[in-house]
Amino acid sequence: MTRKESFEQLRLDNVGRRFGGQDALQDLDLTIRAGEFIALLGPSGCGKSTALNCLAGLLPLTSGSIWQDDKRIDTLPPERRGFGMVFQNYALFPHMTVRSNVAFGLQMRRLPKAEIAERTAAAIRLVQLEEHVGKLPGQLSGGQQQRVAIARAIVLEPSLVLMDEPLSNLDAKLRLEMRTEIRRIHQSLGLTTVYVTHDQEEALSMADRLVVLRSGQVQQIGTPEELHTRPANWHVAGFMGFRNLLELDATRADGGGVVVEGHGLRLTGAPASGVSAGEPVVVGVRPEDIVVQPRDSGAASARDAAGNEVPATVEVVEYHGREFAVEARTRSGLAFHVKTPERVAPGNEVTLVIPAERLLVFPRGDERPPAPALERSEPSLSEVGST
Ligand SMILES: Nc1ncnc2c1ncn2[C@@H]1O[C@H](COP(=O)(O)OP(=O)(O)OP(=O)(O)O)[C@@H](O)[C@H]1O
Repeated sequence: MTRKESFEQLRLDNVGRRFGGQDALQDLDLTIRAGEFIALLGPSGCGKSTALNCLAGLLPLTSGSIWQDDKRIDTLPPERRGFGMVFQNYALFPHMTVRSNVAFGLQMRRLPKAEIAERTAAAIRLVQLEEHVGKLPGQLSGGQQQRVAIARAIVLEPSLVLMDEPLSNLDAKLRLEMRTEIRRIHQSLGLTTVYVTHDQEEALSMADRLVVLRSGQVQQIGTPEELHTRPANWHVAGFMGFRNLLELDATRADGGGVVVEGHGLRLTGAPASGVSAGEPVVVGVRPEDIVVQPRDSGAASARDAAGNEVPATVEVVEYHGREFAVEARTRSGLAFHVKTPERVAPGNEVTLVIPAERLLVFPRGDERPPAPALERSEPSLSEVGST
């Protein structure tokens, strides 16, 4: 099986979609090169499926255009775009065998019987379902059903494969397996794939480039490495594993770095664009970038001189195999999430060391990150009384 070499690039030009007065997707500019694996990533309701459905032709655009090389395609109905689609609910025909489900699209095209048989067998081989060709979907596991859905899409040799959260109905282990599987099929057939997910790990591990959306607007487009190391704003950082997002004030900002203060802390961060002294900022730190040191252990001399030291008390410790997920709280009440190989216990007094170059500072903007945990999260009396 080979992919039909039917375009060099697909261009979304200022694509937008409104529902009533609400923008579900705004000004999406994206050029997809043949052979690329693109992930559309973002929280629920950010416009991922809307973007995919616009591309598929299931939703008309309210602004912009879509181009396949020099041909405008957003005016074409879905069936004339030649794209394959795989959705989370598979939508297999329950009364038809695996083989018939996969062959269905080819039969609709009235291809010669021998060609249908050959292409169907090749697609089933590719998704490794040869042993199950005679079974009905109800006799298959979730992962096997998802493979049938993939085979059914790729048997038509689509120029572009669109996938909308295809793994969300599967259990964690199967999801991991299918990630590898989808990436393998993408590579071996030289497919061009657009893949919608809200799972950053899935997106980072599968895609060549990611498009991060929020409230219908593109936040950043880049390779997994670019997004991981240089998130464009704190919303993207939050999605890329910067679980500690603290609202502080910048008191110094220049080429040498940024100093931020608040909640009894004074921290130094990497130089940041768009940040000025005197402005509210959001500071992002990954749990795995924080080093935990027992207080007064004598380890101070070994400390990184550029490290920010934050005294805190360990509150929660979860064992995660090789490391511990720790929640530690400062005297001013800020909670830090930390991942560490250090064995600590609730009640331990520790120093959290945050390397300055791992502390990213972003302009706060109009919105605020989720409030820092200043109090323990027990309900107040008034909340208890009102339930
Ligand atoms: N048919 C519709 N009519 C009205 N509003 C819609 C319609 N479809 C989507 N929306 C709205 O558009 C916005 C984007 O929805 P969309 O389904 O694209 O989000 P999503 O990122 O795919 O979310 P999820 O991950 O939950 O599927 C949401 O606010 C949603 O409520």
